[in-house]
Amino acid sequence: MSTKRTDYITWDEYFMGVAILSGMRSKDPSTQVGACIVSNDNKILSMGYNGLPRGCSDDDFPWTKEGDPLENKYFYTTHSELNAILNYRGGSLEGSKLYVSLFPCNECAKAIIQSGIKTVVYDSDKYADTPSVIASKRMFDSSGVRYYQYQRTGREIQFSV
Ligand SMILES: Nc1ccn([C@H]2C[C@H](O)[C@@H](COP(=O)(O)O)O2)c(=O)n1
Ligand SMILES: [Zn+2]
Repeated sequence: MSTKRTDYITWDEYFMGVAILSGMRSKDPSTQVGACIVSNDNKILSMGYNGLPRGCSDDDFPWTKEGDPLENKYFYTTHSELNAILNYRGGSLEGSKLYVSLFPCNECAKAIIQSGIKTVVYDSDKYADTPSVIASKRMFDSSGVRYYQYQRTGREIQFSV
């Protein structure tokens, strides 16, 4: 009888991998963010990435970071976490877990809290010093949303079969 594989990926590697893969769909030239929402029993409930709302063409709206607010991306992009929450079609997200490749902003933090997500696993925290992320952490701390950084394993994931 053969023994089972032991080098299979962990749940965290799996779900963060799915989140990062989802972010690869983003058209944002500077930052691609992906999110994956998971149930208590490790079932994927929803996914999302940062992009424009439905009906707003990727080719007609700006992707720049600077200049006139009406001519840069920030007023128009929906963040990956909000997209993952809004993409969910199954009812309640109460008690679920969010994997996201970048720490949530304050607006997404509010949506995360209100939707009942209880744990946030993030990869990058590159905007940790911004008021937005500081506010997110304050709200998470106050409302009992647990968050921790994904521990990279260094494992390379290959897609060949
Ligand atoms: N937690 C986050 C933070 C940001 N995003 C999106 C919003 C923009 O499309 C992009 C950030 O652009 P940058 O200012 O780094 O050029 O990432 C998100 O989806 N989730
Ligand atoms: Zn956000």
